[in-house]
This record gives sequence, C-alpha cells and structure tokens, in this order.
Amino acid sequence: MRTGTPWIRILDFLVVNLSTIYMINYYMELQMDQVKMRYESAQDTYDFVIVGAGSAGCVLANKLSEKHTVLLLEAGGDHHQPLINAPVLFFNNQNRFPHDWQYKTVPQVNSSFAFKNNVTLWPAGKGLGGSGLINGMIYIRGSVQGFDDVAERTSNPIWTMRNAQKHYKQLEDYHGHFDQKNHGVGGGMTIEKGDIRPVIDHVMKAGEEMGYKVRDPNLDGPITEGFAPMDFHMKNGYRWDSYKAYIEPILDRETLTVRKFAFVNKVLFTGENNKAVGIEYERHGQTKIAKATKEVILSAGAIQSPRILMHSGVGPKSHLEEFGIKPILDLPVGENLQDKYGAFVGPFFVDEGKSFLMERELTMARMVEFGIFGTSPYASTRLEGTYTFRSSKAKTEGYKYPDIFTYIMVHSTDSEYERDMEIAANTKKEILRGYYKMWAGNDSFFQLVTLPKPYSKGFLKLRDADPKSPPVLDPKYLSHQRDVDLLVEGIKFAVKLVEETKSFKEIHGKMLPVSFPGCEKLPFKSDAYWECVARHTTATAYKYCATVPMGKDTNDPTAVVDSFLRVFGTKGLRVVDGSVFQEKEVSVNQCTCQMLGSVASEFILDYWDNQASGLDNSLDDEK
Ligand SMILES: Cc1cc2nc3c(=O)[nH]c(=O)nc-3n(C[C@H](O)[C@H](O)[C@H](O)COP(=O)(O)OP(=O)(O)OC[C@H]3O[C@@H](n4cnc5c(N)ncnc54)[C@H](O)[C@@H]3O)c2cc1C
Repeated sequence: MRTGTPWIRILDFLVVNLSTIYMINYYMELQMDQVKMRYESAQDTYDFVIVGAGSAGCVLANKLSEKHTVLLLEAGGDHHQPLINAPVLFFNNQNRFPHDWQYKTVPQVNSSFAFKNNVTLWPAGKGLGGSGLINGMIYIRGSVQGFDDVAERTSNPIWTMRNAQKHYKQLEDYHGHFDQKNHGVGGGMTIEKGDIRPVIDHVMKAGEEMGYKVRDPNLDGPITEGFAPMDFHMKNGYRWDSYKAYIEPILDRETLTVRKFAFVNKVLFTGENNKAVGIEYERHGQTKIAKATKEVILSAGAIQSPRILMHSGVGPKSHLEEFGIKPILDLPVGENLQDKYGAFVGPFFVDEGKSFLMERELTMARMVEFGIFGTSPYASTRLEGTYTFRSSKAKTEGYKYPDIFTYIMVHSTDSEYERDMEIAANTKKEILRGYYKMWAGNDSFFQLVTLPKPYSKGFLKLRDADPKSPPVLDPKYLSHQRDVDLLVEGIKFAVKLVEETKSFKEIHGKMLPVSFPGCEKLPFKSDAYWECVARHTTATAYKYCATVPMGKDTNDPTAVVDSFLRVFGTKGLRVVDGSVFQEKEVSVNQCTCQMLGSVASEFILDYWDNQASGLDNSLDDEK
C-alpha cells in the first residue's frame, strides 16, 4: 500500500481494486441490457449495418443516419464512468476487463526483452467509443503530408493532405495551446490543454536550445520538426471520444439503432458477385442476423476487421483452408501488420516538484477541484509533451518530413510503479524491482522515442476457427535495421536534450550511470548499449494498422480495399477504420480515424444520392 494521507490510501484502494469495480459495473450493465433486449424492435433490416462503435464507426454512423437507417453494433458495453473518464487513470485502465480486448503479441525475436516471455501487450478499447475509451487522448494529426502519397498511389484525390486537413478541421472544437486560426471551432471533438507539469517548460526551452521551434504540431499544412506541449481529446477536463461526441447526442434519432454487447462473427454474402447482404452476430447468448439493403461497413478496428473478413472467407486462401473456412476471395488480409513503436527511455531525474509524483499530486483538494472545474493533475494523462525531428538518414536522403517522434511521459517511478507497469506493460518483475523501483519517490520523467515511419512489418493471422479467439499478432518489432538505427539516434538525442542543455542544467537533469538490466556488459551510453536498451524496452505507441490496406487495384499485392474502401471482389462491403492505412504513410491516430469516418461518409452519401437521382455514378463499384 502507498503510505501518506488517508486520501492517498483510498485512491490506492480504488486503483488496486479497479478490476473488481469494473466487474461489478459490467455485470449490472449486462443484466440491464438483457432486459432491454426483450423490448427491442424486431427489425433486422437496415440500409447500413456498421460493425464497431469506435473512433471511425461513430462518426460514420452519425453522418449516414442523417439520411438512411443505420444499425450500429458494438461488442462491448457503455463503460463511460468516472474511473475511465478521468485522464490521470489512462495508464492504470489498460489491460483490464471489460473495456480492453487485452491482445498481446507473440514472443518477439528481436525485441521486448524486458517483458515477460518477450511479449508486448496490445490494449484496444472494447465498448462504445472504441479505443477512445482507453487511449492517451493526445490530439495529434501526425504525418498528414503522407496523405498526398496515398492520393498519388491510389490515383484518388479525396486522399490529398488538403482534403484530409479540411475534414480534421471540421471535426475540431479547438481550445488548445495554439492559435485557433489553424484549427476548427464548433466541431464535435473538443480539444483542450490538460494539466501540464513544470518539466514540460524545460523540455520546450531545451528544444529551442537545440535549434527547434516550439510550434503547433497540427499546423494547417505539413507537420514540421519541433516541440509542443500536448493538447488532448477532452471536454471540461474529462475524456472525450467519438461516442460521446457523435452518438450520445443523437440517440433519439429514429434512423439510428445502437446495440451494445453485440459481437459480430462474420459477413454474409450472396450471389456470384459476392454481395454483402448482412452479418451474423451474437448478443446475450443468442445468434442473430442483421440485413443490410445498401452496405455492410466494418469499423471494428485493425485487429477485428481483418478477423471478421477472414472468418467470412475473405483472406489468404491457404490460411483460411487451414481452419476449414471456405475461401470466397483470396486477398492479403492481415499480411502487412504495422504499428508505431519505439523504446522507453529513462528515468531522467530532475529537481523536486518538476515532474508528476502520484502521492504528491493527487490530493483530495485537487480531486475536488477536478470534480468542480475539470482542472488539476487529475486532468493529466501524464503524457504531456512531444517533439519530432528528421534523423540524419532523412537529412542525407533529402527526406523532408520528421521520422523520429518522442513522447514526454512526466510520471516519476513511485512505490506502486511495479504493480502498474506489470499490469499495463507486462514488464518482468526482476526489472521492475531491480531497476525502476530503486528510484521510487524521486522526481523523474521518461521519454518514449518512437518511429512514425516504421520499416518493420509483421502479420496478423487467425488462431483457430473460433471467431472469439484473439488473432495471432506478430509485429516483428526491430526486424528492420533502419528502425534500429533510427531508435538509437532518437535515444541519443533524448539523452542529450536532458544532459547537455542549459534549461535542464537549471533543474539538475540527469540519467544515473546505472545500466539497464541485460545491457550491463556493454559500454554505458555507447550505440551498442542504446540498441540493447531499445531491444529490451520496445514499446507500442498503439497505432496498429495496415491489416486491410487500401490500394489502387489488385495489381497492388498488399491491397484489400480500393480507394473508396470497398473490399475487392465484393459488392456492398467496405472497411472504414485504422486497418486501411499504413503507419508508414500517415499516423493512425484517433483523429485520423475520425477524419476517415468523415471522409468516407461523404463519398458513401454521394454514391447513394447519385443512385437515387439516377445520375451517372463516378464511383464504379463493379470491382
Ligand atoms: C492504449 C491506447 C492509447 C492510445 N493513445 C492515443 C492517443 O493518445 N492519441 C491518439 O490520437 N490515438 C491514440 N491511440 C490510437 C487510437 O485510439 C486508435 O488508432 C483509434 O481509436 C482506432 O480507431 P478505429 O475506429 O480504427 O478502431 P476503434 O476505435 O478501436 O474501434 C473499433 C470498435 O469496434 C468494436 N469491435 C471490434 N470487434 C468487434 C466485433 N467483432 N463485433 C462488434 N464490435 C466490434 C470494438 O470494441 C471497438 O469499439 C491509442 C490507442 C490505444 C489502444
């Protein structure tokens, strides 16, 4: 138990018992939903059936239900409650039932050595709001210039950066750190500042000393190198996701039906042209069918959308046959899995009071302040700043855009760090005890150095014939030498930032000369040492994607959907979620998935409007 004031002990009790609290909530909600199901309309035919009420699916359901009937199905429940909505518990909420799918990678060969069995945990939100329920809430558009590459590659101008920026701005209600003129105001997604620790000021000043500007990371143009305090997807200090913004306000719309606890098994096809006519799903122990007269749209995220396709017979033929699934279409579903990932570096020690120490920050008075005003350290996810720059490789190659992206995580190790890191990150006990815990209670922070343009890629496969089984996930982290080189460069920059700038000297910024367990034999701070650290502390930045990639046509050996997100070889079936993008091109962030929902709704509505008016339709769906 934490020592300190009685309030901290109460808070600690709540955190320790999070799982139990969630279970109680969950079973109460489940019972109520079962009762509700008895009174639900028997209607099972809609214009559109959308699978997944996540970042993309909610935006899409909102826009399509303005003109058409829509059934929105979600496997999880409504988990919006104070312990989920308070930003400060972002990290503690991960890898918990029932709001997290709790995926994990297979043991990694080249990385993740600090984690039990070399396995990295892959949290993913399950419930209304999708991954927005458990994510870090950072508002960042990321590599938007990559959209021009997507537009060129697919010969479709809807994917230009300019069009993407238009949609990002339409969705925004911006009240962050920077000038509103580069942003949208009045959209559904409220963006706020959050609570920022003093160390972030030092990071910004240190960045300036190293020649970088503090600038808005979401300028109305290409992302540039620079440093920034973070803005968040928050409203009045609380978590704000797609469900809250786009579905809750329209729950009484007659054209929209939302069903939670509805797990979709597969898509149902008919005829020679593989027309998607509906889906099969399970709800409270019953197997049901919902029919779509216009389209079935999968927005189940980068892990479940490919899983649903494969269980429906769409995927690599021989892989489907392994599990006795009759192949309908032989497409490379799951064969190009990508993730934004990197290495967790620290602790970097600083003077007392500069970083985030749970016992000190989370007082009762500040809890009351948070409850009334939505301010105080309770409104911090503890991920409070970022910076991005071009690697030396990028500069030599004349590559214009940043390829190293670092998050500043302001939390110090505290007495309960061991427990939290074990649950949320699967870190080996001996490393938690032997390395991190020895510094508990001292002000410090960490840097998560990541690769916004990863070269390593892996695969997603079915585990077996059961739709409920979690897919096999192998991102093959650090299998590409370029990723290793960039991470080493990024880590050296991170250390220099703290140890060689005036700004950090003022607050005695330093890393203690204690080698990371497993890397002791290498000269401390040598390139080989940093590579070893990267291979140990390999961490996901949670942007799983490219499992149902978008391409121009089937001559692209990686493509599963066309540039209007229609699954090749089918009619009436699209995939609209993070699985269609490649992290190598664009950042598959929450706002990117929301933007995707918005762009897709525009061309889907246009398609069906044209049909109704009998006009020629430019979007040929006879693929
Ligand atoms: C821990 C974590 C931290 C992150 N931090 C940030 C951050 O700080 N900033 C940021 O911009 N991005 C962040 N992200 C990434 C961002 O949240 C995702 O990229 C984005 O939400 C993905 O949107 P999506 O629509 O593709 O899928 P999701 O939002 O994941 O939605 C998919 C939905 O489909 C449902 N579903 C899945 N399978 C089925 C099925 N078979 N039947 C019915 N429903 C189903 C799921 O339960 C879920 O609700 C983070 C992600 C995670 C997991």
